[in-house]
Amino acid sequence: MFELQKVSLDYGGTLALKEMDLSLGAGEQVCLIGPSGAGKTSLLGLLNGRVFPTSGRVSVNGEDLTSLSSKSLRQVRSRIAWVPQDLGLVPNLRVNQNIACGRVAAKGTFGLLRSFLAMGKGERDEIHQLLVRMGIGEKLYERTDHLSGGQQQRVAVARALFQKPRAILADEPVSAIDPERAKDLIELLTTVAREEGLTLVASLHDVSLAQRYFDRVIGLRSGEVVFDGKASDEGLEKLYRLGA
Ligand SMILES: Nc1ncnc2c1ncn2[C@@H]1O[C@H](COP(=O)(O)OP(=O)(O)OP(=O)(O)O)[C@@H](O)[C@H]1O
Repeated sequence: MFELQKVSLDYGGTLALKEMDLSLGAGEQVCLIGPSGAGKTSLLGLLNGRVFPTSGRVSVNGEDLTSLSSKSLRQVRSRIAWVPQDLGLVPNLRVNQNIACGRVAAKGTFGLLRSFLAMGKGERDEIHQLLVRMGIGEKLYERTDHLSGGQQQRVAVARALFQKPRAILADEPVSAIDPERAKDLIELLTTVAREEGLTLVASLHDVSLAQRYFDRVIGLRSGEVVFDGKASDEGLEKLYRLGA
């Protein structure tokens, strides 16, 4: 689904990624792991066209992101959900409104406003079904900041699914939360991605979570791939014993 060919990313003097070649297949569950500054966020940003390579080619389902019109790029991005570290929920919106935000790229701002002001029955039922699936069906109209941290995680995953994505990208979604909730969120993300056949690419610092929940782990260091293999591979243990 995602293809990087000789991709470099230079932020005006800082070379974040160095001539990277990478292929991530449709439906793969991939964990990016590596120390701070290794290039994980930069790589995720390239995958959904938030940033563009300084050189090389990034393609999504065969489409070179750098050559797309802004409309086509919006279309490609509308099928790639993004779960940021802070979950990106608007605290004083209702749960149903936050989830509706998942379609902002597809609907545009006015379409989203219309949903906020007068949400149709079809949309409301769809959102409610997602919440039921997440185990919090009764929270449909609750203010989002009245929910527990774990419930908010579920809203963020529901918002991602409401986007009807083909891929979910998650940038260190668990770095600011306690280990139990971190495990729950990664379990939820990997489960829904498997059930829906979605590509999941998540960056993590915790190698044990990566090993437990992901099939493929990509280790980055200084903008380069230093490990790419199964979570069970000994090479991964070795890399982390050496303090990658
Ligand atoms: N907007 C930017 N401007 C300049 N340099 C940047 C920018 N974003 C990232 N960098 C640099 O690029 C390199 C890779 O950063 P990146 O954020 O991709 O790493 P990371 O692995 O996600 O780190 P962390 O785990 O701390 O989030 C770092 O050296 C960083 O300082």
